Amino acid sequence: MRFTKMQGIGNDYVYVNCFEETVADPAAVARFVSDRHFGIGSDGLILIGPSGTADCRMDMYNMDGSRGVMCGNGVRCVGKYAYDHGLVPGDRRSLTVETLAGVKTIEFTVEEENGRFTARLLTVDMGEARLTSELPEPINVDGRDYSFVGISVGNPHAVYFMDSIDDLRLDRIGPSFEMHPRFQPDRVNTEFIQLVDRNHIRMRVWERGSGETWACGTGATASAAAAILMGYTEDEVEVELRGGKLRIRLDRESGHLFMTGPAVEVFRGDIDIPENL
Ligand SMILES: N[C@@H](CCC[C@H](N)C(=O)O)C(=O)O
Repeated sequence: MRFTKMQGIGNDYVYVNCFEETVADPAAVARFVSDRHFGIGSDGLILIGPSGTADCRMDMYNMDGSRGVMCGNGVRCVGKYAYDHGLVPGDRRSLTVETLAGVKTIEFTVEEENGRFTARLLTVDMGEARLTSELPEPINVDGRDYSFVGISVGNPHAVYFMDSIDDLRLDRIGPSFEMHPRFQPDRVNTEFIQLVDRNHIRMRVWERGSGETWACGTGATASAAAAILMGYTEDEVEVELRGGKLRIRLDRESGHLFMTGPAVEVFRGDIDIPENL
């Protein structure tokens, strides 16, 4: 199987061009390639394929093989892949990607690098955020009281505001939120947010199906939406994650959130997929 390893501020996936390749059992392949010791090493698997309604389609799988409905960092990388690999004409500065959360439009800048044109900074129309909890909602996790804001941007998020994220034991509290009865059967992605000022938040994330990742685009969007809803920030927020920064902007007229950030191709390769995964 030929693949391309890409990352969006450290949220890394194995991308397969399904215009050319067929992946018979994506959930099993996701578990296999994601393994950082016995596979390629990634937060999951993303398939890029033909679409009847958009320039291409994204199908994403978490590290544990579960299906993701939407992936913010992933969709930026799909946009970059589609442009850089000629899936759309070179004069385009926007394209569309079909996801399980609807068709996403991406606008991007293009730069010349080593004699080739490449998509650089990508802005995704993430659509509207939907509140899925009280504002905020109390919850007891592992015997401690928290309050969270539940937001869906296609996939489910629980956003928790706290004084400092520096000493957070995400490996302990992350799984407890993910598996809490309140969030079953779908589980949840949990964002731990430190407010810095009215245009700046810091975030760590525990993703359902993948654990701690260095960034989460849908998580950053949901967190900015929660911060704006709570009146903590202005409508444009810089989100600082472990792997870098994303800019999230709420357009009041449309109610849509726009996420801007980079996408990077790291390397390409091929890997034999065992028959009995
Ligand atoms: N890292 C992603 C989100 C991936 C999916 C998530 N774990 C889920 O199952 O909902 C992002 O950048 O948004």
